[in-house]
Amino acid sequence: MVQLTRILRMACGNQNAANFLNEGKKIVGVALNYMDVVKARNVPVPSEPLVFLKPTSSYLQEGQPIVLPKVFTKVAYEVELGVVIGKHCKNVSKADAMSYVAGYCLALDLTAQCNLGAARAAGHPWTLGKGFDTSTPVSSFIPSDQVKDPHNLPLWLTVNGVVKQKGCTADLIFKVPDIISYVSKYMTLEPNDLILTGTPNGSDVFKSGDVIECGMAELAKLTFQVCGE
Ligand SMILES: O=C([O-])CC(=O)C(=O)O
Ligand SMILES: [Mg+2]
Repeated sequence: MVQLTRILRMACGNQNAANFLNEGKKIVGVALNYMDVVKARNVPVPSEPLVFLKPTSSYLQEGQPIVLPKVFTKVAYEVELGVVIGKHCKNVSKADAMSYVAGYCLALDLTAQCNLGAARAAGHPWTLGKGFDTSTPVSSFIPSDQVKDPHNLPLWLTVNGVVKQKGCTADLIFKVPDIISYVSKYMTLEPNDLILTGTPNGSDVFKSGDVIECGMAELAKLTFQVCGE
C-alpha cells in the first residue's frame, strides 16, 4: 500500500505542485533573459543564465496588496513566466529537462532598483532588493498539460490601465530546458520550486496607490493594489 501510494505520488507530480505556494522550498530567478532588455540596458548578452534566489516568504496571492517597504525609494515591476518543478532534478540534460516541469504560473519579480543598483555597483548581493515580503506576486498553478508551448506565451503588464510591458516568451534567451539543466548542475531542484524566467523590456518603478494588472496568454490575469508600509 505504501509502495502504491509512492508510485501514485510520483505519477501525479502535477497535483502536488498545485500547492507550490506552501510547499516550495526556493524561488530561482534568472536575470537579463530577454534580448530587448539586454539592448535597452546596454549590457553584454549573458553567455550563461544569470541566476539568483528569492525566499518563498516573498510570495503574494491575488487579493492581498503589494506592500512597498519604507526603506526602498524605487521598486520596479517585472512580469514573468514562472515554471513550477514537479520532481527532484539534479544534473539533467536539456533534452530531459521538460519532464521535470509540473506546470507554470504568471509571476511578478518585484525589484527594489535602489537596492539592486547600489549593490551591483558595489559588488554586493541584492538579496533584500529582490526578496522583501510581497515581492513575488503569483497566479495559481497552471498544469503543464494546459500549456501547449511555454515558449510562445504573450506577457503584458499595465499600471493604472497604461500598458508598460508587452513581451513574449518566444524571445527568452535561455529557454526553460536551458535554465533547468543549467541550474540543476549546481543545486537540486525540488518539487514545488519556482523558476522565474526573466522579464521582457519595460520594467519601471511604481508607487503606493498604483494598481498593477498583468496577464499571460489566456492562462492567467492578475490585479494587485499597491500600498505603503
Ligand atoms: O531585476 C533585474 O535586473 C533582473 C531581472 O530580474 C530580470 O531581468 O528579470
Ligand atoms: Mg526578474
